[in-house]
Amino acid sequence: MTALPFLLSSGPETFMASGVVERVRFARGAGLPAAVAACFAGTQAEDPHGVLVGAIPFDRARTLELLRPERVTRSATWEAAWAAHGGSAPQSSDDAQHGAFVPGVWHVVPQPTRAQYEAAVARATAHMVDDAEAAAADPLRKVVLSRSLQLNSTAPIDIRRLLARLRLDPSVTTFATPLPATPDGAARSLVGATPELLVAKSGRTVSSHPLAGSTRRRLVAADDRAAAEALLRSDKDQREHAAVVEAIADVLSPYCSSLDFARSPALVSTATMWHLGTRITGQLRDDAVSSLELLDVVHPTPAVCGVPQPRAQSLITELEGFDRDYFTGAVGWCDARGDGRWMVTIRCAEIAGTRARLYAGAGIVIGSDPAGEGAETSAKFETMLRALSAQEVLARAHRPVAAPAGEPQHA
Ligand SMILES: C=C(O[C@H]1C=CC=C(C(=O)O)[C@@H]1O)C(=O)O
Repeated sequence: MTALPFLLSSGPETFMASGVVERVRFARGAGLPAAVAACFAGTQAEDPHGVLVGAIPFDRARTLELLRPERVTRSATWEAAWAAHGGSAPQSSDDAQHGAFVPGVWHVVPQPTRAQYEAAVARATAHMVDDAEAAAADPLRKVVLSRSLQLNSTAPIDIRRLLARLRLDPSVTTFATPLPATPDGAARSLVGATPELLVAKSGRTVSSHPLAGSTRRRLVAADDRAAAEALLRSDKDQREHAAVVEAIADVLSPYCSSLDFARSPALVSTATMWHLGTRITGQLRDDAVSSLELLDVVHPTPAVCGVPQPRAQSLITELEGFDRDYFTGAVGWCDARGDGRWMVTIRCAEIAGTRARLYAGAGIVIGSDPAGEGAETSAKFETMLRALSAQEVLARAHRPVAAPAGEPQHA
């Protein structure tokens, strides 16, 4: 196996696809179900031609571009998956054999700087307070603001080793997918370890497991538990979370004869973060509905955009100042039966040669503290930074080495 395969790996299953038969494009919206049906016409879910895989960008205005792979496998183990595609499975123990992950140093450019990010959070909350005070008809209730770190290494990034490290956390889904090449023609991949299920469909059952409301894990067990309990009691985080569950339930209910979810969220943990999460499960009225159609209607949820969506979207464009591209989109697969699984593309990086672009965001509501949201995004960066052996990037606070002129460098 030479090219990087498509990979979606969680505890029970490693879904892998390799080779490209063709690239398939769909415009979002009303015409999508018919286009998907036409694309799968005459194929069987069991044969690789009956499967599409890939990632979709955050921006709803962009077309969906997916791959029809040559070979698709669903394996019970990591090792079996790689073997089925003619390769050996990368292991974290490879580190002992091959030495340092990146020989040399990382060079980092934050975009925006953490200080600029915190100023944007303050502006977003000011908009919400203004709306509330003016009793606006459709007030801005939530917006998710993110920031990015552009890392450059002195050697090419070994994506196989990166994947082996990311999957050490059993609570996440490790993923990798090829992306369209960069403008200068370099091969590009999206690699990450996401904890969030956007939507899955299996037969008549649809499910989603949104996360919103977060705090970083603590080293000392008692502190960690206290942080989790404080998150569960936090009014700000509960509001942040409720907006997401409400929106997903609203969108899925017309498709469902029944839809179940708990009225209050549960704690969900990864190696680096605590989150509030709610599992939503429904029975579809029509089991022929495609997971791509469900993805199209549900994305972007307020876990990545906001409420009301159009206002949140334009505030994101105004305040973030960079293109999210595939960050806060989705990665997954769909077969000829419509079954499929789509995860939210967070805790991820776009990798091209020696470059890694990392992203992290946080939900902002009235009561959000800019410094707290800045710290939350720093904590979220840690998943990828640790796997890249680049943790020191966060420790280089205020070192003006690689920051834009005049800006303190504070990751
Ligand atoms: C946008 C991100 O997180 C979203 C998903 C989970 C929790 C979130 C939060 O607590 O703000 C965000 O809505 C990210 O991790 O980069």
